[in-house]
Amino acid sequence: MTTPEPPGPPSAAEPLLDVEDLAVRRADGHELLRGVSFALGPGERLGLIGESGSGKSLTALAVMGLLPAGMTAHGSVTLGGTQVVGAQDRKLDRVRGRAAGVVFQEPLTALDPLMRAGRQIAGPIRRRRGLRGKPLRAAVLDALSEVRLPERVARAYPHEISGGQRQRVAIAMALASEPEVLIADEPTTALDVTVQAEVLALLDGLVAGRGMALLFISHDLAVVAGVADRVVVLKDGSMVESGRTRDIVREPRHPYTRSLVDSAWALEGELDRLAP
Ligand SMILES: Nc1ncnc2c1ncn2[C@@H]1O[C@H](COP(=O)(O)OP(=O)(O)OP(=O)(O)O)[C@@H](O)[C@H]1O
Repeated sequence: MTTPEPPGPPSAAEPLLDVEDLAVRRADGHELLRGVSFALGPGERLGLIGESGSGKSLTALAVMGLLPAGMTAHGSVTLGGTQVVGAQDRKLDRVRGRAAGVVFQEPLTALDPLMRAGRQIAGPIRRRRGLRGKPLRAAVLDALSEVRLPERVARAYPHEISGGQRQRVAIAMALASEPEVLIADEPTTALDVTVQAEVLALLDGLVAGRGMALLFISHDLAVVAGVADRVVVLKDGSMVESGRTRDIVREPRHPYTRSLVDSAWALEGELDRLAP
């Protein structure tokens, strides 16, 4: 197996997120993730790709200090200047949201089923910008319009709106804290195929418009290639390859990456064949 070079930021600017030799262990000592290193500078877009169980979600959770109980992170994760590995929750509360926001695969993970969407978006806006009353209500409506949702969604409970609308609400919540880094963990995988492209385009536009850095996690190379400039390929909890998306798609070095590229091309060919 080749030892991949961690893709560093091209500029000398301090990275917003710096992951060095990250490992995640279960309580029994079993290592689920090892040797993961990458850095993300302002406005950069990095894709994390690998099949189910390769450790993508654990990487995202370790970055946010949100690993399930019993799991521990090792190595170093610096997010917004704070060392996340080993930090107390109280300290991380100040970093989460502001330094990095997360959009998960399943929007219901982020949403409270018993609270109207508007109130859920209002929470982080109030905390971040100190707004109250009328200005807060206006900011919530702005946030809804930014994710292309009608005003009436503010009064809806999560179960009263569609999966795509719920994910838009979750995106609005993540953006409400004005994070420098957005972590999107399979943000469109759970959605109806007809809305996947719409939500992806929305996310892409919002990240570009706000100049945010993006850590985009997906099992789908074609999707990652559309949004990320660099990729890290994970397999069985290890990094097998990393580099510029263009280079990796054109000339994959690791056999596993090659198989991902081949199957993406095969699907493309299949679609071409079926096209009228
Ligand atoms: N809460 C947990 N308890 C025990 N093992 C876990 C837990 N969460 C994940 N794992 C294990 O850690 C490994 C990496 O899982 P992870 O969820 O990060 O993979 P993934 O690449 O995100 O996959 P998927 O695309 O299916 O979400 C897998 O072997 C998984 O079984």
